[in-house]
Amino acid sequence: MAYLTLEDGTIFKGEAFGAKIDIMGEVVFNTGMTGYQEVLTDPSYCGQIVTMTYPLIGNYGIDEEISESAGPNVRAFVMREMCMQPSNWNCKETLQEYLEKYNVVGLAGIDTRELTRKIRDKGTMHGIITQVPPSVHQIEEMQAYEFEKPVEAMTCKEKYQYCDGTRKLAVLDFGLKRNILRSLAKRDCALTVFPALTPPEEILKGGYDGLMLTNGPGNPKDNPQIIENLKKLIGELPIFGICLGHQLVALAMGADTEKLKYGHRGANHPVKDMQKNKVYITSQNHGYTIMSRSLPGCAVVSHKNWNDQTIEGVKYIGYPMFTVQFHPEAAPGPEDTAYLFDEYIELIDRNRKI
Ligand SMILES: NC(=O)CC[C@H](N)C(=O)O
Repeated sequence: MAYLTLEDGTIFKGEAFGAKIDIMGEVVFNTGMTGYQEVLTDPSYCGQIVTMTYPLIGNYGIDEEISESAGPNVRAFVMREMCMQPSNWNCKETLQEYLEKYNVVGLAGIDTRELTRKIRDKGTMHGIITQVPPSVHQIEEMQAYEFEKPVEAMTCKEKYQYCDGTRKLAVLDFGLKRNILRSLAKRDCALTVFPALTPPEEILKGGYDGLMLTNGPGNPKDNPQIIENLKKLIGELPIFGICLGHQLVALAMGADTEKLKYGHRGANHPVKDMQKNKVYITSQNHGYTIMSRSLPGCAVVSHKNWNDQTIEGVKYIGYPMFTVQFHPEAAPGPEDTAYLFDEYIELIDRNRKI
């Protein structure tokens, strides 16, 4: 038995598996029906207690080869039912074995519908998972919980070469999902991945054809140095930003961001491409968004969330640069918007000819 206690005092009782330790984090929910392994290993979930709304998790097991990073990054994984006997030709181990191996807390047997409704009504809340009911001191600590510098925790420690190709790209790693690298590698790119705080001069002297800005965890405004660095890189080479990359570009361009009530996390979020006048189903994982009135005059909203009309993509007129809030690299989720990687390659090639 283990307990999930929310900031508002609600207590859920469930079955502990994986690491049997006490942990706290921000409680969020993900509506994907599959893709739990990609969710577990997405670095943008660093410091969060992730609840899956789909009722059965673990049914096709784990194969580390398809992970989005070196291991799980969630603080804890919460679900209705955890499958003990996965069935899949590719299954190398069970979800339980995987979480035990990486010392991550699992909690099953939770009424995830009730938990999700609570978060939807009250907004994202902090929570604590304890093996016995939490003490007053633990609850107070949880209320003040803050995961500091998550980008620094998730970025690579040193620069590395990922693959070879004819277009030379620099990737600024804010806590990247590997499918961003795979998506560019497939399109004939040589990728050099840089730590998040790399001085802009080092990137500029490398003679790259483009700069990819990745996803990453936490509040975008907690990265003042990166925002300053981006100001020196914007306009110098073609930029494509995804999720945190999209938010940081907006901040560097003078716009503002705010926290959404309960975020967008799942593999089934409708987004409208305003130019194509077409709605795509996208993969998403974000808690923050760009405030539309704060955008500079050169910014055009290229994509909108078709559930709540929030900004999902921006093009900057006069700059070789566009960014999206959702995940065109999918993993997990539909590949409807992979065309954005093709558009980025076209932008790079056009820029190379000039
Ligand atoms: N996946 C991401 O890059 C998320 C960006 C940011 N951490 C947010 O929650 O909004």
